[in-house]
Amino acid sequence: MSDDEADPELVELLRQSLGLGKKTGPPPPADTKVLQNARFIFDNSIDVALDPRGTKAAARTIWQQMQQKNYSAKSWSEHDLHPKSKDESTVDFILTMDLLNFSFWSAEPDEQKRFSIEYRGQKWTGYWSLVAALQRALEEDIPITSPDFWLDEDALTEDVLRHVFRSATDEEIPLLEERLECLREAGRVLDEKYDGSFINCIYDANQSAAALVNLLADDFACFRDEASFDGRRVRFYKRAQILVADLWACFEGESFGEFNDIDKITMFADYRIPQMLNQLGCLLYSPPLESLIRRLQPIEVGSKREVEIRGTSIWCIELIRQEIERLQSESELQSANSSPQSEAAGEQDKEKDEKDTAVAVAVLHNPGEKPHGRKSYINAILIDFFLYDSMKELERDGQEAIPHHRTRSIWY
Ligand SMILES: Nc1nc2c(c(CN[C@H]3C=C[C@H](O)[C@@H]3O)cn2[C@@H]2O[C@H](COP(=O)(O)O)[C@@H](O)[C@H]2O)c(=O)[nH]1
Repeated sequence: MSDDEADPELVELLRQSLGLGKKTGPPPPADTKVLQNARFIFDNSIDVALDPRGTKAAARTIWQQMQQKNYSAKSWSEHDLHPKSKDESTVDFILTMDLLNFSFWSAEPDEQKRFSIEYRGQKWTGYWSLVAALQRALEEDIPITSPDFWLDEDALTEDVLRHVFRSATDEEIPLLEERLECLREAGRVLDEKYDGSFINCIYDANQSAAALVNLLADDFACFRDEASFDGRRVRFYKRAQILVADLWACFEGESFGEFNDIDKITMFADYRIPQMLNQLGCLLYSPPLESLIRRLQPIEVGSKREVEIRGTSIWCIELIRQEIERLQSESELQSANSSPQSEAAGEQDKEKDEKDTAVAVAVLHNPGEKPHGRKSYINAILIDFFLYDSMKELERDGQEAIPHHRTRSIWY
């Protein structure tokens, strides 16, 4: 090396110290790690397994029924109790709802004595009791969706919250104190970091669903839904994910519900979907675990069996989603090839078929893209919502084949 040439190692050290040559540009896409953790749990589960044939068959049934019902993000707003206005008040409502969206099940054997909310002349239970209680409070001019109210210990006392959730029976809503603490904590974090408004969290996530989930889990302890499994930390983030999903569905992918990576949201690991997946013949419990569930025995939060139920359910919905993706592409390819034009395929028609095929293949490889002109756009969120609503119909008609598992926790 001649004298006037600089030593390359020295140059590299200098460049690194000056931060030169570092790849700038957009940050790497956010990821919640929930799906890969679910795969890890599924691969290492002992008491919970999946039946491949049952899962494949269920995927076809679910796909057909979702098409028949024209199931889409619009279905969210068609529920009587869900808020209808597409504005900030609905964003606040959804945040409040998903801060408290957990553990409604009652251990009371007599159905008539179980906690329920009377609203609009009906008795609501489960998730709908939460939505009814919030709607009723707003109609009574209690600002239950306002973070300032959550912070004000003189205005929002435990007794005021007890009044908001007053039951039509003698049984109180489960975990009332924990619900109050969720609101208090959210009020504090929003006040300290987001100028008192959840809208600023949505802006900070910059239209990334995964980034918003991670922001919620990082900044709000009551959304940090994680567990330890086989020596590893695993994430579920159920209420953080369903909050993003509720925004996306309510606003139909626009405005406060616009996310460019919504397909990174997984199924929400609650206590209803595992029950439905078992009823559909997808999710299998070991005999000891099934016996615990059928005898309504408590399954401890964070226990190996509880984590296996939650993780395997998430993975099962992913397999169902992949199978539905395959069925959709197959059906699009068939219709593209058997369309009337294809019989009299002239040059221009051949181009159209090639374009249709290209679209179908492209969607297959880019499921995250919003497929142009696809008849029914399906992702894990819509499959999950559909299964939850289907399970509630079965429960209403007394057709539950197995009880849901009993875990008392603020996570779901
Ligand atoms: N995975 C999943 N879990 C869901 C829901 C919903 C309601 N979502 C609405 C929004 C769109 C849909 O169309 C639904 O109409 C509540 N839950 C959870 O279930 C439990 C309540 O059960 P039960 O006590 O029986 O009501 C509790 O952990 C609650 O957090 C869902 O969709 N998916």
